[in-house]
Amino acid sequence: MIQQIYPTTPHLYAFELNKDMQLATAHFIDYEDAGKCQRVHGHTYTINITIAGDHLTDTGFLVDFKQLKQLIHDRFDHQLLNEDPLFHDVPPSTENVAKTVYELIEASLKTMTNAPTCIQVFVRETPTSYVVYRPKEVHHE
Ligand SMILES: Nc1nc2c(c(=O)[nH]1)N=C([C@H](O)[C@H](O)COP(=O)(O)OP(=O)(O)OP(=O)(O)O)CN2
Ligand SMILES: [Zn+2]
Repeated sequence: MIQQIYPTTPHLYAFELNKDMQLATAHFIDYEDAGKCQRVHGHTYTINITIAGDHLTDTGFLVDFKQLKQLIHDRFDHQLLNEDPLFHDVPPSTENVAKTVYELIEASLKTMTNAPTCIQVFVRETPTSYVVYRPKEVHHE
């Protein structure tokens, strides 16, 4: 069970939803500066996704928790991140993992008529290292 206190970001939306998930993945950072991380190694990432909005779907959801898990977990769990086309042009650093998760989620949310939006993605790569990604502009209706 994931139970952790995450950083928060202020917003004016009526609803805020958070989805936690864990991903077992491998990666390597193909740059000399990355030191030991140049070698293939694994992490159990802890990811927290924050969605906000003012309107619910007919089912009473801001967005279905399952939709968020499927988008990210089904794609990356038990994969070598470097093999995913999304990490062919950028290294799978924690920063880029967080930004990529945001972009995948936001693209999916954009198709929803109740207009939820992703306002934060938290990615913990190791017990001592994590990144928070927040889009530069958060839009309100
Ligand atoms: N800014 C970033 N720095 C590093 C990243 C990264 O994604 N962004 N990644 C790595 C490595 O992939 C490594 O897996 C994680 O590094 P680190 O936190 O140093 O791991 P340790 O377990 O060795 O941490 P300790 O706190 O020293 O035990 C490196 N840097
Ligand atoms: Zn690593």
